[in-house]
Amino acid sequence: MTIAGLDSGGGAGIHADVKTFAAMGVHGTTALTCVTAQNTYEVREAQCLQPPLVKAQILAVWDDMGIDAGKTGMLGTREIIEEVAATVSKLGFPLVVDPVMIAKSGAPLISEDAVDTLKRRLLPVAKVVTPNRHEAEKLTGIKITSVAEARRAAEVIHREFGTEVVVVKGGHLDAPEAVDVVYIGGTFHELATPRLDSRATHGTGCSYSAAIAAGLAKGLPPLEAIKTAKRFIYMAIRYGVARGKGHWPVNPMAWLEMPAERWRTLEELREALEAVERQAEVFAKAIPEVQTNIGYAIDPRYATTREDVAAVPGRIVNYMGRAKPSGPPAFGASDHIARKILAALAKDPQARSAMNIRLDAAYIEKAKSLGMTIAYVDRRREPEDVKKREGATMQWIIEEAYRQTGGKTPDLIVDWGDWGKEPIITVLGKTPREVVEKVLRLIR
Ligand SMILES: Cc1ncc(COP(=O)(O)O)c(N)n1
Repeated sequence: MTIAGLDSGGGAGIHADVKTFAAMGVHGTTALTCVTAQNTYEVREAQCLQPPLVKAQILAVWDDMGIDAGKTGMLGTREIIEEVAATVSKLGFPLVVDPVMIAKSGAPLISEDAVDTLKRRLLPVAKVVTPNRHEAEKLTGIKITSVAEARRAAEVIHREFGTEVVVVKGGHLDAPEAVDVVYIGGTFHELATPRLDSRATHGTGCSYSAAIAAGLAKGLPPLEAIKTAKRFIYMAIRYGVARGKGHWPVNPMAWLEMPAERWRTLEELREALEAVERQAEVFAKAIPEVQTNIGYAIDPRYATTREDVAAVPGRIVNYMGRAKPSGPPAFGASDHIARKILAALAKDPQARSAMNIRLDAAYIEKAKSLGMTIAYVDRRREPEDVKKREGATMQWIIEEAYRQTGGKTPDLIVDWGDWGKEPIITVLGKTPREVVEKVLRLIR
């Protein structure tokens, strides 16, 4: 059960919690505390329910189906906190407290006088508490700028307020990794993920604490529930919902969707490579000195880095007159193709696949006769500052091509090369199957 507020923007609060419960495979129930008129950049209004109504929601669920675990989010008022603390301590289910105090957009979500009630009444009945850096500072008075200070704060929260497990989250610390400090049974654990430079952070704390509660509901030991929740929230931020003018919502469904999406992407690319191997002698003719690769990006709503583009590690080589992929496709396997596809996706979300082949005048003539759209890029016109920037050339080539076509995805980009840069044709398409078919039509 989530005991939390409603965010009309659907990014945080009970929306985030119920989505998280669903994604984690547990049945979610809710006790609403407050309604906020909110979006990704501001809280316009907030109104909280009377404490007896909050209690009644908890009991209605308890009496019927029981509550395996709970979490709290926005509690709004001192009176609601007191009611929730009393009810939870009577019922005795494991509770995760996300001590939300202010929204990402800066609005207070709890009255000033309520922080003390949260410390004295709610934290003692909580099994897990998940403060971020600012909340941990507010709870302890300790200034947190390092993992060592986060540890100290975690221990102080346990000692002073009696919460069994304390997770001081590292997302707000300035470090290359987001390190969460977990204090449990007198020992510390550090859970790290790479820091994400993401705009999709609205609802992070809500989803994280809901994921821990889901793990507890399934009977996982707290540390295991927290470890899973950490991976869960990493995915939810990484593949966030690109909506709104402010902090975009996290995407709890990523946990379910991404493994399937990535698998589908690899599978489609694998099938296209099989088509290449069936015509291995024909394709061999189109392999340039730098060899060939073909890439395919995951759903463009989620594709942001080269890790989101699958390609052939070691490329497709000409082996005794036959085109041969060096191995099965993998994510992050190509720099060049990935950069080109990501740049193309920024112009056209349909342009998810690309393949590079040898530049042959005959291919260009064939493409013209087939009525394909062709863009011609002259690398000698590449600006000096682009040349200097690591990896910027691929993006420049793509942007130059789209400039010529007026935003339409070209079937072919002809890159005339430069001193020491082999001329190359890049074939673009929606899927690797389509790209492979286009290439076949050019060379056969
Ligand atoms: C109803 C409600 N609950 C919680 C949050 C905190 O989420 P965030 O810190 O991401 O804004 C919020 N903004 N609104």
